[in-house]
Amino acid sequence: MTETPALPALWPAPLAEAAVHATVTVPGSKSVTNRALVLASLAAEPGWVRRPLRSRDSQLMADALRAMGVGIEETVSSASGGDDAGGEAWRIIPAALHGPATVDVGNAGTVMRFLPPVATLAAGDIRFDGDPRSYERPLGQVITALRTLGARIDDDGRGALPLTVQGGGALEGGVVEIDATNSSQFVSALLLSAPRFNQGVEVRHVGTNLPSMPHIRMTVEMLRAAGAQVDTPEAGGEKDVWRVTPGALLGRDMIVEPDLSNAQPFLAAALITGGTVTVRDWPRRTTQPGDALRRIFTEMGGSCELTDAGLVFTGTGKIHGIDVDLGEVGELTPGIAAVAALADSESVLRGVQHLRLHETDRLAALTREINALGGDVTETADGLHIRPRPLHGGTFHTYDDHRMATAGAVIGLAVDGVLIENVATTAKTLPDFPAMWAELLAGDAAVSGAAVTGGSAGPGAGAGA
Ligand SMILES: O=C(O)C1=C[C@@H](OP(=O)(O)O)[C@@H](O)[C@H](O)C1
Ligand SMILES: C=C(OP(=O)(O)O)C(=O)O
Repeated sequence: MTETPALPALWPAPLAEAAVHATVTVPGSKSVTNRALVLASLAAEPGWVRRPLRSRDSQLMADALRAMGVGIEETVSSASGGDDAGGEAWRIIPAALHGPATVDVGNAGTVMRFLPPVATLAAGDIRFDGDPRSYERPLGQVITALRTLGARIDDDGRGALPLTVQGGGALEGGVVEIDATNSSQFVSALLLSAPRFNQGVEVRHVGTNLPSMPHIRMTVEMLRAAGAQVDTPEAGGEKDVWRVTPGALLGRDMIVEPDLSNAQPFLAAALITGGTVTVRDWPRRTTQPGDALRRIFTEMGGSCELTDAGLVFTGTGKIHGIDVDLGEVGELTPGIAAVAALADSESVLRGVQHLRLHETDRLAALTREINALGGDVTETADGLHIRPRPLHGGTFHTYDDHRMATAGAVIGLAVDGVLIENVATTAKTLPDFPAMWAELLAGDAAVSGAAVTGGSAGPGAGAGA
């Protein structure tokens, strides 16, 4: 990470005076990095996580795994295996997991959901605590499921943090029903640790709705890349049922893809200003939900081409409204809402009722903040109805939500005088955002997050030897 100068409490979002033209290097994916760290920590041998995201969420994940005994050495490596994989690399050295330990989850969904199952494999007590918002984000389905699978957990009965997993050094595992309507992370959490459960796991989702399917596919593909056997509905299995067979995980060499959801504001800048932004190393095949931006932002008025240089995205400055179900790609909603507020027609964003349980209630926050700038947004039962209006400057509150901050910056491209309150909250997944955004607007041809990226990657992470 570069040294970031102190950021003002109210950060003036730069107005775009001209069309932006830039090539952007986006740091690694949060979702891939945090899965890779868990899988490598549970492996039977050391492995590598290359080009990891270095941000608050990934640092919390690494620190938590270290607290349970895992060795994580942060190194800068030379290229390995002839695929230009040099750069920052974390060497993961698995160990017998143990307590007592305390895990700070911050407000990271991946840490608060993925690690309690890991903690059941530790010998000793692992206490989980986090930011005030972590006490409100749902976890009850994971707690109950782990108890069904044999775990002992002390909590206050609210189905949320804080809690203590009384790790027994092993977990029986088996069949469990879970309602993952509120978060796909409940399913991913149980699957990721399951190769280490005595009986593996069969997870049966029994709810009406299951959001963020690409993130479950990411979990499955990364498990398989680490040597696990996983049966899925897509592979001819029963609907909403996943099965993981017990077995050793391999120490792999995983290359983290750029975070396509964090590429969103930069693509939006091209769309809004009628410029061209190339996002380097856009994977040709990926499970990241951000890949859907190629389709969504094209429908909203841009055009794109996947080239050897990356994704080349061009806007005309004309933005169209959209009627779209974002249930599979919920984390893109704040950025799409920001663009929709500047469009030439109305938008309806559907299928994202679970966003009320994210970093903040994103449906309420987007409605309040866009309307405070003169917009006309209403909440629906499952999303937002956005009627574009001429907007004016003012304070855009972020509620400790990184994607609220980047959404406000996107609006600020076209609206003079937008002040983002606590832009530093972008450190959750993109600590370099304010500097990258300033570079983009200063007309720099090459905009880069501090993390080194480049080279090819597979379904989320490339797996080598
Ligand atoms: O598994 C993951 O890495 C994620 C899953 C999604 O969570 P939900 O299913 O709770 O939306 C997504 O929104 C979040 O940013 C990351
Ligand atoms: C919902 C998000 O994060 P989390 O991993 O904390 O759930 C997000 O990044 O948009």
